[in-house]
Amino acid sequence: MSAVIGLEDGTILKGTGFGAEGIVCGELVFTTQYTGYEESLTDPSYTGQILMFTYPLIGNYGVNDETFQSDGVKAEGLVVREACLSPSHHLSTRNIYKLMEDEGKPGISGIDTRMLTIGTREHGTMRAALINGSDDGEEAVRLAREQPDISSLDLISRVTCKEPYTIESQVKTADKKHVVLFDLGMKKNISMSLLKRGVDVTVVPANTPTSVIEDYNPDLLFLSNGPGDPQNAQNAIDVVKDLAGTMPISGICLGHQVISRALGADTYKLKFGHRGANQPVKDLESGIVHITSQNHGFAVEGDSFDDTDVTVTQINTNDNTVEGIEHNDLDIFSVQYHPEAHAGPRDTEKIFFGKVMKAMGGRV
Ligand SMILES: NC(=O)CC[C@H](N)C(=O)O
Repeated sequence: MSAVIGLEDGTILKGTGFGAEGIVCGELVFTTQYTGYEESLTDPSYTGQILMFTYPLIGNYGVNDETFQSDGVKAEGLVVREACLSPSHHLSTRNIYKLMEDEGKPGISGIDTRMLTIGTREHGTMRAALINGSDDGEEAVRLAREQPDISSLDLISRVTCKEPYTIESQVKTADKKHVVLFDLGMKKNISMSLLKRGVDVTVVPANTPTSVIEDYNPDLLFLSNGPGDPQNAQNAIDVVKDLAGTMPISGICLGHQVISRALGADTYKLKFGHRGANQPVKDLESGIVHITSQNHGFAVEGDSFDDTDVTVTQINTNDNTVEGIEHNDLDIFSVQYHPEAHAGPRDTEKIFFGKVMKAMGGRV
């Protein structure tokens, strides 16, 4: 089937469509990881974005439903150079085409992803439209230009849970801890990382007020990853302001941006973001560089912590952007990268979640 992608700068690329027929719009973002297909496509942080893999051959192994990070594909669409149609994988009968078809999301292959990535790096992230079932490039450009900027979209309410729910850990521990997890568009492996350490987890919707969280009386408040501009997570920002100093608080990615804003920092949009499985993060105290999994388009303004009680503890060695912060007096710390991985390296998993356990007085 013919398909086309059009960008706001007028770029038009024609290719072969797969997955569902139809039109999707979103920011076109690229990831440099070359595995973790379904983990990325089901990551709710990709809501409002069309995902492009820079690696030229995608889908070499089949889709494993057990590694989904949410209940389905959340990226609006998929752009690849070449998709493998006959993956070799004993766990799966689905290839990447079938996944997109089952999930009702369109994809396009046969695209010069290198050219599109270079264009994105030079111009910055652009709005795009992907049409599967037509090669009308002018229409795709028109639709790309027509859509609002991602910062004006309320994406969190599309992916947060509707009602709170509690998952009890099956791991037996003498002194069970309880975390309230703000679901701003949570990747499943964040809750899994707590559950496997013997922690019970209550997941709450993004609009949950402070008083409800206080009633749970948790050992720690955790803020998840999620889509869009952190400025739009105003309720979570207010809750962190209210509860700072009353209980330990931690978070990942959007959660880190929310905590930073609550502690007085600004956030801004990166030119093209960090998305991949080999982003280098330096711990400023130890000097050690860890390789991390990342997916974000916004970042915390490091200078805005000057004259606050917050220290920037980790930076990205590619561009010196903020990767981790810690409050000097209170049990509040967060990271921009994904220590829970899925996809990507687990180098920081034990360090980060060990610190979360320690903050609760639990077994590390
Ligand atoms: N993975 C995330 O939580 C992403 C956070 C935010 N939406 C950003 O793009 O920066």
